Amino acid sequence: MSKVLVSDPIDQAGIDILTQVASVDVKTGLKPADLIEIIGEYDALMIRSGTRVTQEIIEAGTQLKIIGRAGVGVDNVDVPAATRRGIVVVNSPEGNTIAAAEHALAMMLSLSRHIPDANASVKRGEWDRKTFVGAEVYKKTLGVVGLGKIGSHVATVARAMGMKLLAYDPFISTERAEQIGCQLVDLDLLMQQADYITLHIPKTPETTHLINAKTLAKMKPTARIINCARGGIIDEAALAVAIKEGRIQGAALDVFESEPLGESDLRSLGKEIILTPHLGASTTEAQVNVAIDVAEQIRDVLLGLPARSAVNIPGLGPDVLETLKPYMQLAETLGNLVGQLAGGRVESLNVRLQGELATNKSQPLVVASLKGLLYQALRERVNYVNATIEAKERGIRVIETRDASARDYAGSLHLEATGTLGTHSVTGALLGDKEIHLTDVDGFPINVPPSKYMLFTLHRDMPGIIGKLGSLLGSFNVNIASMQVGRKIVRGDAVMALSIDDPLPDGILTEIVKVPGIRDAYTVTL
Ligand SMILES: NC(=O)c1ccc[n+]([C@@H]2O[C@H](COP(=O)([O-])OP(=O)(O)OC[C@H]3O[C@@H](n4cnc5c(N)ncnc54)[C@H](O)[C@@H]3O)[C@@H](O)[C@H]2O)c1
Ligand SMILES: O=C(O)CC[C@@H](O)C(=O)O
Repeated sequence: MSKVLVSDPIDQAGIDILTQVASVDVKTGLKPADLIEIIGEYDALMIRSGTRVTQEIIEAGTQLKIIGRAGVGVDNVDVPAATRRGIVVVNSPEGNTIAAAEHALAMMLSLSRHIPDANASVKRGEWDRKTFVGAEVYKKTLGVVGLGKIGSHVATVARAMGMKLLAYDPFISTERAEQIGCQLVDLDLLMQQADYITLHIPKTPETTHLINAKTLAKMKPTARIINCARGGIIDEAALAVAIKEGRIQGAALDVFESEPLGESDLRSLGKEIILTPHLGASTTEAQVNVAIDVAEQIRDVLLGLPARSAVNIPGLGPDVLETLKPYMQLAETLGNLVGQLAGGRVESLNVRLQGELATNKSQPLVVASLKGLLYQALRERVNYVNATIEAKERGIRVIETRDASARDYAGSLHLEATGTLGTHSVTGALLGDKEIHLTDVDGFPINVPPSKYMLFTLHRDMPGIIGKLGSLLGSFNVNIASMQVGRKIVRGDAVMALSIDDPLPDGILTEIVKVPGIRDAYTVTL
């Protein structure tokens, strides 16, 4: 039975799903050294933001197949290190969207009305109504930095509260921004004009200290800034100075450069700053959502199924997965087959996506083809995660083409591998939406389902050749399950595809090519 380690507090709903397929250990608060010591026993690791999954931990996790982050940000996981090791990293991209957006809105209103300090004052026994005079957000301008899932929801609610909306997001279209009611502007203008600025971007090298002394200097002295995205997007030292010197009105932070927040000038500021301990996702609803979402993906991967929100498998989102799932096995089978036909070292693989597969969304089929191609060399060590890197490291050039006009089947896949021993091609499609059929080998039309053991011959189409091959196989005690000839013209070149019940005995291929008319023979195990 598989073993899963849960190293941060996760809702029980997630644990219940994991226990359907694995034995689950919940060990929270582990020190990195303790985690390194035990991680080698586990097939999966489930975390929130508390565990830092470093390269060292990943390397010690020799059995790890999947790391599940119950939340959005995977910046606490060394994703490149996991990818190199073929470990799937999954997250829950939407489970806590509403929770994080509502936290940002709560921060904005709390800042405006000094709610935390007013509350603390009443609890101290005071009744001070002068100190806590606030400001309305109605008709004020909100600048949203990052108009993705959380930013859009914040904008939608803020609009309903009567706020004017500016947004900065270089990766979204003006039309999309307008749909949400935002005017798309550059960061400078947003910093200068907004009364409230809220950050909803990932932390990347480009966004680290995006908000610094220089950008803070552009804000109105009455403006406030909110960060419920990631610590480090704001330069905390510069922010503390800007608030202390009254150059901006205030800030609300849920996330910090280093968590938990240690010694910091931010702590000494008064009612102009609100600090919460990374609570954006901390609602009962969000914790159930992310726990279920990620636990289901861990369960699926442990059962050998693809994950719907893998961050290191290109393009395998839930919508894409639904359509492509049946074709993934086809792509792997064809990759494995063409690799064996090509033999030797493959130098290039041309993947042609045909018919309804000729869309950008079919890119995962290229990865699946590579996984199949590399299977003979790497066996279980190759997967959807590392197939592209492994191919690149082996110098395999991958060419992806599309042909929407190919209409023999709803969708079909054509693979051509060129290697040190020559070029071979295979085409396949699905019959009845799920049964894999080979429809072409080396340009000769056939129609056979692949089987575990197969023999392909390239021969001259002439009387008696099938009989001779049958007798030869019989003399080696090889039982033929099915046989089909593909040819373009009568008595021209042809391909024979045979499904056989057992692996071919050693030495038989040299005998097969001695049969008059047979030029080449290839044995394949799928
Ligand atoms: N505080 C919490 O507990 C909490 C909870 C959930 C998410 N988050 C964080 O909130 C942030 C947003 O999450 P999301 O789900 O909305 O992500 P998302 O991917 O849906 O949206 C991010 C947006 O940022 C934009 N973006 C990327 N780089 C940018 C840049 N340099 N400048 C401007 N825009 C840029 C993208 O185009 C995208 O539209 C993430 O950092 C996530 O980790 C925090
Ligand atoms: O696990 C948490 O509570 C934080 C999650 C949040 O930061 C996220 O990126 O999803």
